[in-house]
Amino acid sequence: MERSRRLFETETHGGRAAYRLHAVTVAAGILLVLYYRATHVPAAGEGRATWLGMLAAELWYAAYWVVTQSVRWSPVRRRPFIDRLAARHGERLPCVDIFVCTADPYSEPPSLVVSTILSLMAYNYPPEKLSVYLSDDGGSILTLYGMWEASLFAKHWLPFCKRYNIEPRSPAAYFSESDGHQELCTPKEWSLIKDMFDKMTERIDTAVMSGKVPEEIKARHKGFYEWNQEISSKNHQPIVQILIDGKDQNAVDNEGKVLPTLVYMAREKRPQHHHNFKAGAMNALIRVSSVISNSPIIMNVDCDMYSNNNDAVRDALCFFLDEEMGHKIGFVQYPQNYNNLSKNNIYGNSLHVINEVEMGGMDSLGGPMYIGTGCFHRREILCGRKFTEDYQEDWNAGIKDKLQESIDETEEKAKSLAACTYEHGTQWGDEIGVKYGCVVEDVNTGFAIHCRGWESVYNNPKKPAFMGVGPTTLAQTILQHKRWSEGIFSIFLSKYNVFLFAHGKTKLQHQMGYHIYGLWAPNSLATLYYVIIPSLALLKGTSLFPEITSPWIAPFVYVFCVKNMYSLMRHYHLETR
Ligand SMILES: O=c1ccn([C@@H]2O[C@H](COP(=O)(O)OP(=O)(O)O[C@H]3O[C@H](CO)[C@@H](O)[C@H](O)[C@H]3O)[C@@H](O)[C@H]2O)c(=O)[nH]1
Ligand SMILES: [Mn+2]
Repeated sequence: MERSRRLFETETHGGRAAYRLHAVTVAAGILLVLYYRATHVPAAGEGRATWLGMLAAELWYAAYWVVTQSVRWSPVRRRPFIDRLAARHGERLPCVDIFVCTADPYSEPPSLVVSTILSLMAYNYPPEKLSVYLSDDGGSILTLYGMWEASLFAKHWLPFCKRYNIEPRSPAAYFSESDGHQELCTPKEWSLIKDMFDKMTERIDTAVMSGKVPEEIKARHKGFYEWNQEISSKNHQPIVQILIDGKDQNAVDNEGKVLPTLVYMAREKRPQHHHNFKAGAMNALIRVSSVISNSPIIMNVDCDMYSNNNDAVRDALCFFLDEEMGHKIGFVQYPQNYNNLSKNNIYGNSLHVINEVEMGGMDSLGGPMYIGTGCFHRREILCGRKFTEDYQEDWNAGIKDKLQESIDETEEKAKSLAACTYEHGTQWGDEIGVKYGCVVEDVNTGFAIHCRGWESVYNNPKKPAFMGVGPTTLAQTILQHKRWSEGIFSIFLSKYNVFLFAHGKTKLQHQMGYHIYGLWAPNSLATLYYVIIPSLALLKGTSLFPEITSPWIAPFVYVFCVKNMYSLMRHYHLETR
């Protein structure tokens, strides 16, 4: 009986019939608008070109609206059951490698990275099966210093988290949310750990401010001697430091329990070699981790995204280990949530529409996109494997033989894999690993995975699994949107154009879902035309819309009001959820 119960459930949203009815009437309205536009073209010389421009803009909107319906037609929501996972697998769970990327100790301060790292190390998961890797594209001794401090503080922080089952497990987030959990433990114990954390943060911030690590600390770890006068962030040898070796019997916390493996990596950077940004870092991490832990599951987050739910790893495994569907699932994506936005954020940076509407819709069509953070992949699919029905994952992979080799040997091997020239003449960045040459490398990579036959799953639990730092100012918002629109539009124009490349490989509706974003950038042309031209025409005394007394005004008003009212209602519903 127990075996036949699924590890996750797929629910459809309520109110689908109402939505579809509304969509059908809007479609009718759009058709009437187009019909009016096409049958009332003015004579040549009386503003025909302007009129046809309006027709073109409206045709574009109509097509774009149809594209957006793909994800709105039958969205789903997934619900994993970790109790069933526990009943069936106990602690016999696969090893998981966690990749964190950071790029600059000044814009992404090491003290922030440290809290993220600690939150990930503190997952409710067998620590001997967890390995956390930090890629530092800033190649900074300050970030290594932060990591070294984290490896020491973890010995106190992890037992504290587990003993009192606290949440969130990012110490920065935890201490800023709670001003004394005396009901959990004695005030003395609480203050002690808080004090320890504050002092560590202060030491790290002081080091960052002064730009160097104190000599007496340098003497305590060999890793610091990798840095000398000549090293800069753009020109340095590969650095790999295993700060906590999970295979080492002595790597235990202050209660004697095993600690997760913790690794610092700064891949080699040379001015004459292109580094391919985050995608390059991810690929180096895939290789470096393969000689250290080689876990079959890889999770990745940006350094500003801490874990907010200590069961997120187990939740994700409910999908991969599900007996009916699991073998088809290539990756499990969580939404990108931010903890620094207020309710009054006027730029829509909370990504409500993407997170709550569109990703769930993509999930019903073949799976959400890979958005670069908060995602769990099978290692094999990141390395290019095609989906086949008979593929059997080796869930025991990754547990390395304890006596195999020394830490130094492993580090040397790992360094050679993080060298600039390693990828020359290989398929890395193309068929293997995260794709290069695109600003939104993640979307392109996820798309290739879908084309290789895999599905993905979107898990959006009520309690967010990850919390990051979102843009708050207009300048930051514009920069991010420009990057996303430009990046995705460039995929549209490239040989990976979703309609062409995925033709026959994925469902048409799924391809349409991708185009919601692929067409963001050209949408602006129709919008500019539509907001500027009719106003200019009014100055000249001609109206580009029907008279208010004409029956033809009805479809225009209907489409405008109903579509926007529906969006407002959805928004209100989400805000008050
Ligand atoms: O050369 C680089 C550049 C960036 N990063 C890291 O990549 C992450 C994302 O970069 P960021 O500048 O913060 O971009 P965002 O716009 O915040 O990123 C969003 O959009 C990106 C492109 O789609 C995704 O990769 C990210 O995961 C997603 O959070 C950060 O952790 C960086 O440290 C590197 O490791 N190396
Ligand atoms: Mn970011």
